[in-house]
Parts: sequence; structure tokens; C-alpha cells
Amino acid sequence: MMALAFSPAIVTVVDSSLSSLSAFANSCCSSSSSSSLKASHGFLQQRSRRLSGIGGGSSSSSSSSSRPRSPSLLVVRASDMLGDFGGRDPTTAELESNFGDKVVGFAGTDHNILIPSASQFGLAEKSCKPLAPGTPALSEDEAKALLRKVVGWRISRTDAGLKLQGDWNLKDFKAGLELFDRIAVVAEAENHHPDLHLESYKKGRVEIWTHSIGGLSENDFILAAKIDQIDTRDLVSRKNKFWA
Ligand SMILES: C[C@H](O)[C@H](O)[C@H]1CNC2=NC(N)=NC(=O)C2=N1
Repeated sequence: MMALAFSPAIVTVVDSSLSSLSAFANSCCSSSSSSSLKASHGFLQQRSRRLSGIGGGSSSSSSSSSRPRSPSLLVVRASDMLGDFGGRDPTTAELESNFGDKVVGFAGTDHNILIPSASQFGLAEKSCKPLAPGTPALSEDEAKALLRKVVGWRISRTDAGLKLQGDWNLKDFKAGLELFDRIAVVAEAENHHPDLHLESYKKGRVEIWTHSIGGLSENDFILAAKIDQIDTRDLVSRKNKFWA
């Protein structure tokens, strides 16, 4: 059986918390709170008693503490302790609050594990909005935060400011034109337009930024999220949009 020895310091701390708790309860609290503190004290006493009742192994107690040790507060060495190591039971007040009914994991909690889709992230559901003149472009940190909500795009730093960039390896030249046609539908609907590049007859690159502010805005990420929702499986040689 794995022996688990608590250091004397832990024993002392636990012991002092018991005695100081009851002292605190008796000295300065109103009757109701002192009763709950006493209840907690009793709870701790009962808990420490339960601990001292656990499994075999020799008991040890702190040699450094000068205070008389309450008989129930014995440190036991047993692997059973691992389940309790670092945890704590709820206090009386917590139990009375039925906190268990409200936290995840309660037997009656209905868990629906949803597979996040692009719309789950929210951007694809939004619409691009005209920006007031002088609207500041997103900072790199702000852009990186939004980057997590789109798939397969990267931020490129250019002299003209930050841009979003997405690459496609296309089946052939016509597939590239078809990709652009599909993107055009979304761009026109949003009145927000990307730069489209088709090089080496089948390398597609889409760059998005907000020309009116010379950098990135949420509109660019909304457009990117909507482009992510276009089904391009019939156009790409293999779906390896730029991931880094
Ligand atoms: C008048 C019209 O709304 C603007 O010119 C729109 C059109 N599409 C646009 N697209 C992009 N990417 N940036 C813009 O600033 C922009 N402005």
C-alpha cells in the first residue's frame, strides 16, 4: 500500500484551523453565524475523525506542535487518502445552498455535447457593417483573438497594414474561377470585398482587409467566416488551406 505521509506542517495547520475556528465562533460572531461556524467546526471534527478512521498504516502526529492534539486529529498513512488529497468537503453552508444542484456534473444536469460548427462561433451569423470614418483598425492582439473564430486563415503584416490571408490548392484553373464566383456571392451580399489571386493556374489566395480604415476590422473576420462556410470540396485538389 502506498504510504502517504503528511508533513507535520499540514497537521499543525489543520489542527490550528480547528481550534482557531471554535475560538472564533465563540468570541465574536452573532449567534446564527457562530452556530454555522460551530457546525462547520463540528463538521471539520467529524471529517477529521473520518480521516483518522481510514485504513491501516501507522499514524503519526506532528512532533513540532506544542498544543494538545484533539484525539480525533490523527494523520493516517494510506493510499485511500489520495482521493481526498487537496480536496475538501462542502461546508454546512454550502450544503444548505444546494450548490450541487447548480454545478455541472449533478446527476440531473442535462448535458448536450454540441459539435461546434462555424455558426457556433457567431461571426458567420453576423453581417458586415459600414464603419464610421476614423474607426481604428484592430490591433494585432485583437486580430489574433478573432482569428480563433475562423478556419484556415492567417494574419499577414503588410505596409498597408494587417490583412487576412487564406490559400487554396485548386484542382485546376477553372476550379479557381468557380471558387471566386462563390466568394463573390458572399462578398456582394455583405458589400465587403476580398482581393482574389489565382496564380500558377491553380493556387488560389484570398486577402481580406478593410480598405476604408487601412487595416483589419470585424467585418473582415465576418467575411472570412462566411467564406469558410462555402463548400469547396469539389474544387480543391485536397483541402489544405493554409493552417499555420
Ligand atoms: C461604398 C462601399 O460600401 C465601400 O466601398 C465598401 C465596399 N467593399 C469594401 N470591401 C473592403 N474589403 N473594404 C472596404 O472598405 C469596403 N468598402
